[in-house]
Amino acid sequence: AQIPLKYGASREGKRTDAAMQRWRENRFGQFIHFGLYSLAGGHWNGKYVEGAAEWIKGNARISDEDYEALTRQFVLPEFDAREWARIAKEMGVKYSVITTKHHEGFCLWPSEYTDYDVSRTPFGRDLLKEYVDAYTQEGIDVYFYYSIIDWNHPDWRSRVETVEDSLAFFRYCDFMNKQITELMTRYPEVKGFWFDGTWDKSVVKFGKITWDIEQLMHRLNPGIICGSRLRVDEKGARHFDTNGKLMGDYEQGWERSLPEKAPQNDWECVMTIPENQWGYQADWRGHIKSATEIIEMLAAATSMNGNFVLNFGPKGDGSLREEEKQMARKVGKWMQLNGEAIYGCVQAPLKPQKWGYYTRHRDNGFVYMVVCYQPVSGMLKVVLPTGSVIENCVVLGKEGMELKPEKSTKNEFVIPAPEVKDGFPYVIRLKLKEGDSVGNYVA
Ligand SMILES: C[C@@H]1N[C@@H](c2cn(-c3ccccc3)nn2)[C@H](O)[C@@H]1O
Repeated sequence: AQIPLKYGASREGKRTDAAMQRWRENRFGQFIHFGLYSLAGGHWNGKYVEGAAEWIKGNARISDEDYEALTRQFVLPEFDAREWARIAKEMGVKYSVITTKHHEGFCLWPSEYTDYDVSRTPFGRDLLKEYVDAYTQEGIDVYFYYSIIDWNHPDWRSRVETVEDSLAFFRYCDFMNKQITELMTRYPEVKGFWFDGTWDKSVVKFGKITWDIEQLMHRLNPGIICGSRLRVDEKGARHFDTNGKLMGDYEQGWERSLPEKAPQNDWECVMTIPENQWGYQADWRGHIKSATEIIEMLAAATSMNGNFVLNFGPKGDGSLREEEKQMARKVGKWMQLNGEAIYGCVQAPLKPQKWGYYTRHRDNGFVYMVVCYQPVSGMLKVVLPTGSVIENCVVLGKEGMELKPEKSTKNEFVIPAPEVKDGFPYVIRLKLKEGDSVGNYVA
């Protein structure tokens, strides 16, 4: 039974406005984690530090003053936002999310409400403005990551137990509201916010502060897009309110993981190239995902109506690391040829098969087969709605080479698999005879 909530979901069901539709059609995004932690590069006193590099302050037990000294090393001789934007464009992303302020509390813009920001560094420039302008120029939408946790701010509290704690915590909330207002007014191009660090007891205890932030953002820009990770209701429920309703515009809980099957709501997965490094770690260890693995995840996400955001952690001198430039080149090459199976695509209501992922373009009527797992049999099985006919079947990038599907049983077809030479997935585009019920066929 539904209980009355004052600070639960402020809206129900999927958004149908143009701004959200654009978010959906973008499908492929980039995350940028950049801050003082980038200067440390996951090392301290010449030693490798275990754990996520953007958490090095805690992982290496660095004192406030030793950490703050990093501001004097924030020179960024190699920083060029236009180079970052060019590489993002080359990779084929349609949106980018940047850490305006991570848990460390250091701000990439000259904030009026703190001096723990770029203005206190030798670099001194408004990095955020240069990023927004460069990405906007490349036609890439910009989103702001903002951490509620703030290890630097004297009034941040991870828990509120005393009266003093609550006075401080509400001063901090006032600071946050001022910074969010500042971000939305100084950089009106921003399309949405990516909040993080909302798991602590202080936020869970005072869920209303997250309702207030949502209300503030909608007053300043009604089309603003914000995921579910911001929100806590008055009972402490996160992402989904106590009545099970999604709070926010999409499920924002898919961090370094993909759902098994398509969630009902809009959703987004954010992914690292190593196992768990967001900020720059000079020495990547463990499994480093290949471009092929990233493309598989992107196709999987699209096939389940979700967005996929790949993280880059620029180096402390402001340049991008070689591995990430390589990744952008390889993924971008694939997107050049196969992007029509991703951009503007949604789940195809067909029975999933073992060779990979189906996607369907929202209005060009094509069904795409993103083949990631090449069958030893050399045969790709396709099960279509009864009575369907495959009118045309080509490999993207080899449109001239038509494949001949063979009917196997009543509505099953087998398509001879083309040879895989380059170690990347390939895409088969199916044109089904007009009027087939693929549109609403339930697998
Ligand atoms: C998007 C990613 N979210 C941040 C994060 C994740 N976590 C975390 C905290 C507790 C359990 C699991 C993950 N803490 N910080 C990471 O630092 C990065 O910014």
